[in-house]
Amino acid sequence: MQEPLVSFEGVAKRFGSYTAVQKMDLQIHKGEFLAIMGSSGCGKTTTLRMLAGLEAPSEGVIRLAGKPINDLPTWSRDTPMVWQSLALFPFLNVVENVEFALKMRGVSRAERQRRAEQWLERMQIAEFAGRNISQLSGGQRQRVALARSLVVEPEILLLDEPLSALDAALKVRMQSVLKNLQRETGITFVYVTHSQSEAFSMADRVVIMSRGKIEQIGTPQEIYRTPRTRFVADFLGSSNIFPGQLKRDPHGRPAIATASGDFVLPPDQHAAVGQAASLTVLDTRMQIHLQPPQDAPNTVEARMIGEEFVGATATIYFESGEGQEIRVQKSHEDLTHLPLAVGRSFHLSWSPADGHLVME
Ligand SMILES: Nc1ncnc2c1ncn2[C@@H]1O[C@H](COP(=O)(O)OP(=O)(O)OP(=O)(O)O)[C@@H](O)[C@H]1O
Repeated sequence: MQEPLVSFEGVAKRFGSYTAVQKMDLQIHKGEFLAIMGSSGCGKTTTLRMLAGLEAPSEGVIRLAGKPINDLPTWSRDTPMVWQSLALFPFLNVVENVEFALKMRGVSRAERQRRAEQWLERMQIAEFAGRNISQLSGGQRQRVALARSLVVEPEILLLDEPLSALDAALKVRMQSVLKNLQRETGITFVYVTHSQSEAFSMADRVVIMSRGKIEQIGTPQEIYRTPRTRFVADFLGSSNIFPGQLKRDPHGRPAIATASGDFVLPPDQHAAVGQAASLTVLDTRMQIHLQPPQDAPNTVEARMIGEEFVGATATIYFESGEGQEIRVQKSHEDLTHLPLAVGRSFHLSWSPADGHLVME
């Protein structure tokens, strides 16, 4: 396996007695799009700042292409790294903003112009080259900021919530701009965000942080399908979570006793009987029936309490007799045969193979 481009080895950051980042190990590979995701204050930006050399780790080593960089300022590193910032210079026009970093690096005027033009074209903002920054829309500014970062051809681009100021439609458009750009250039992107849709739609791998700690690292699909901890399952909000205690059912199959009933688990569970754990089931994996289904080992009777529509899918909310909320997501097509009505009782089921166990 190739040596990672970046590695955090037992890296922690404390501000006085407060631990912003707990001892973490993380490897970032050349050419990957890595998203660091978590709620406010979880330590995402501090992690990025340590990588950028803006903050020194209190403990551990950060390596870049194998070399420790803890005390090495950005400008004396061999691997060029750029912090993407939306703060454009208001006194320079678009092309001057893009050329600025090249000028600082002593690149000749002709070469500066050539490279700036190339990036303005690429970001589809060439027509605004002579405009003042104040005459641009949010999306156009974001493109200028990207061109300005990329014109120096960094090996790593660090982005901290770059889309947070944009409206929803523009955000989605910029996500595909960023993703395509990253793929085409092969530049390693380290992207901090609190938004699941941004992280999951663009990143090759996602790091989920909570209270200064890495909860899980994986591809979006891995994290979505097999959250490692209860925190991750809760945070993603796409799974129904049944806390309980592990047991064996009368047939000797691995099962879990929960407030909503006993449920059969996937067969490959080796966790000890008696242990506390939670069963998670993706809301897209649940079935809705009018009558108790035959031969379904996992069923819950629940009353419909509401519904929500997003595009072609609907999320139906239920509550079991024990007060557990259960969500089911289906396409409108799948629901046409069901007489859905708030207050009505249904039977919900899922296959044992669709259950996933997380330890507390
Ligand atoms: N210079 C500092 N001095 C003291 N505490 C700090 C400093 N910088 C960050 N912190 C604290 O460290 C914790 C992590 O901050 P960080 O900025 O990394 O969070 P974040 O996950 O990026 O959050 P947000 O999404 O709100 O930007 C926070 O509780 C913050 O208050």
